[in-house]
Amino acid sequence: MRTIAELEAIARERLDPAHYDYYAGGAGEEATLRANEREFHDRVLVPRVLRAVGKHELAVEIAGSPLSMPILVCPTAFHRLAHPDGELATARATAEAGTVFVCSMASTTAVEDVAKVADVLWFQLYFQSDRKFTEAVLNRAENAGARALVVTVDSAVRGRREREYRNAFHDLPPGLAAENMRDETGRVRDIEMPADLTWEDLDWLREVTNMPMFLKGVVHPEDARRAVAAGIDGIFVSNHGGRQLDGEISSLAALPEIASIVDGRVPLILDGGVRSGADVVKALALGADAVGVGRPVLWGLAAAGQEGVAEVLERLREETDTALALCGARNPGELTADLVR
Ligand SMILES: Cc1cc2nc3c(=O)[nH]c(=O)nc-3n(C[C@H](O)[C@H](O)[C@H](O)COP(=O)(O)O)c2cc1C
Ligand SMILES: O=C(O)C(=O)c1ccccc1
Repeated sequence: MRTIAELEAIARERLDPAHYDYYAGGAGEEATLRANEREFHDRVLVPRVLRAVGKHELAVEIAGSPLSMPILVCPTAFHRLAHPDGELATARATAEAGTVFVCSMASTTAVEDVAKVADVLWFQLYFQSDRKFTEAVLNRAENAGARALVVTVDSAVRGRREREYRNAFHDLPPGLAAENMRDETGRVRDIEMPADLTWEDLDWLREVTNMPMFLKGVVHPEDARRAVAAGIDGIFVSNHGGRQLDGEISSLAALPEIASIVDGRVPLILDGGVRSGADVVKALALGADAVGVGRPVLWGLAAAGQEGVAEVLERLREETDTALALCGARNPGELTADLVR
């Protein structure tokens, strides 16, 4: 089984350089992008021994969705840039791994088609100022079988991605489109960043959908507190993979305070910089209920389609299984903050 770094190297060779940069890049000088991974390396595990971990297990349940391991696939845009099978390949591999696929609003495959091959499907939303359109997209996702809604709240405006400017990457190649953005006439709308989104709009969203609702992109503890008070069902502690606000706190550094303020009332998902099973265990020990992975999945997809995504997810599963047991835990719930320095 190839390492994630090996798959990234293959992906880099195969991808159009502008598309590689789109996937790999972050905002500004990419300080936050780097900090996400560095934060994991700067923390070390201090394992416990003699704990009879022979029968340990990885499965968790988040907002009613079963995950075979505490790892899910984050929403990322435009999978057909990576591989002709695009989101279908990713969703199939994720279903095979028994975990959640979060379909991006900006997927290059319609959510209805993704749902046909997915197992546990969640849907990510960029709130659009045209509420009728927003409601129609949510209905499409829910009717297709999506089991949770993930509202991205860290993108009031688009981050400044210098690599995209340098490469003049503005459009999808001919034949590819953001298929969830088609309106009733079949025209594909541009995706608006939700600059004017407020807590009141979230109340409206909760009225028009029955799906449990997550906020994605919370790093301030007061926002986490407010989300719980507002009845939100879960939080992605995330800085959008360093693609939005450069200079922002790394997601792992933001996690402990949020975990302390939320105090188990809603599930926390950490994403940004997770590259190994030890990373997964560190995030869980510091308060996450599960982690999300973005770029590693894109590298697997670009390198080898469905098989490549399967390799990434199986590697993370095996590494997490090993790290959990070597920390003396029998399940994710037994990982505690004292295991990390
Ligand atoms: C190429 C790319 C596209 C992304 N597209 C979306 C998106 O459409 N919606 C969203 O909420 N987050 C999007 N994200 C952010 C991811 O969901 C996630 O927060 C991030 O990738 C996690 O960091 P990692 O790549 O270090 O694992 C995207 C990230 C990447 C790398
Ligand atoms: O590139 C991204 O990170 C992203 O979130 C996005 C947003 C809108 C359209 C495509 C991608």
